Amino acid sequence: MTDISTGEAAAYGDRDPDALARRAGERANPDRDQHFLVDDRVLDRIPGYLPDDADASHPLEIGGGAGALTDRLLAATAADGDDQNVPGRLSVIERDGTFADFLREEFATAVDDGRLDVIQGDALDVDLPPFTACVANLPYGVSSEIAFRLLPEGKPLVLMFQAEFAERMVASAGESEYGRLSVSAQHYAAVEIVERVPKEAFDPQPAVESAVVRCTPRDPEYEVGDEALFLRFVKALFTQRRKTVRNAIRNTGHISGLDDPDAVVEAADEKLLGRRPGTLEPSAFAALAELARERGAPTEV
Ligand SMILES: C[S@@+](CC[C@H](N)C(=O)[O-])C[C@H]1O[C@@H](n2cnc3c(N)ncnc32)[C@H](O)[C@@H]1O
Repeated sequence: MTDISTGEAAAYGDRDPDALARRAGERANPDRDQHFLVDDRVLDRIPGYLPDDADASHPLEIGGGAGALTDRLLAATAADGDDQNVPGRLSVIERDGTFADFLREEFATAVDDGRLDVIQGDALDVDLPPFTACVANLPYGVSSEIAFRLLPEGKPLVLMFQAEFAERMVASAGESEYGRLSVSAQHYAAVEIVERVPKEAFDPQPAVESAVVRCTPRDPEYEVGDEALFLRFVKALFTQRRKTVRNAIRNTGHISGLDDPDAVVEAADEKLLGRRPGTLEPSAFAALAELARERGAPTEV
């Protein structure tokens, strides 16, 4: 039987988001990137967006808030890796001390059982705990920084973003949303929007629509000898997206870190040089970045 006052005995996955927020005793504050999910149907679906073969034995949640998604993740956290009799474990990072304390109280049984670990801190600074996948309704003010902290870890991710950001992540060459974000994210993972979420699903409502993105780690279809140079090169070229690739390479040596951008232009395929950065497939950026590595004498940046 559920104890309505604390929710402590409620089965995981059943907690009412509005009741959680009331028990937490503090209202979500949009100035602190706090927009809590209050639509049960969305909350129930999110853990199921992990890829079928994902190891769900130790998910990480970033920004637990009042725990509506934490509750669903505790319900969904699979038996631990090799030993199917050992329940899985969830780690949550939450910056706000009031909500971090509340999560420990609300889910005290899971904490005592060693199934839940609440880390109070800034997700951009804290050491990440070991995790097998990450599922989170991210704080939008730092969603890009958090995503690019997680993507190189090579784990499946299911993350809520502002819809416009999500569209840029998944865009393909030639589309208007295609840019540095698309190439950089798709360098690490296959990226897809799995659900669009209206403002009404949150309290307080954010200014814009949201979308849930699934990132399934995989190797890219190209090889790069210097990943940092590749990512800098992509960043540099997209600062000049209306120029030809030829001019973009020449104008951005200070960003890509090339001593001799002209040497790259001289060695590159004429057809590529005449195109605009927004039409180049990731593999074409990789081919140019390889030339840059060989001919452009990259300096330390
Ligand atoms: C969009 S809310 C999501 C809350 C809850 N998971 C939900 O879905 O209702 C984002 C949460 O991230 C927390 N947060 C904001 N910035 C953070 C940061 N830099 N590191 C960790 N948590 C942060 C906020 O306090 C808030 O609880």
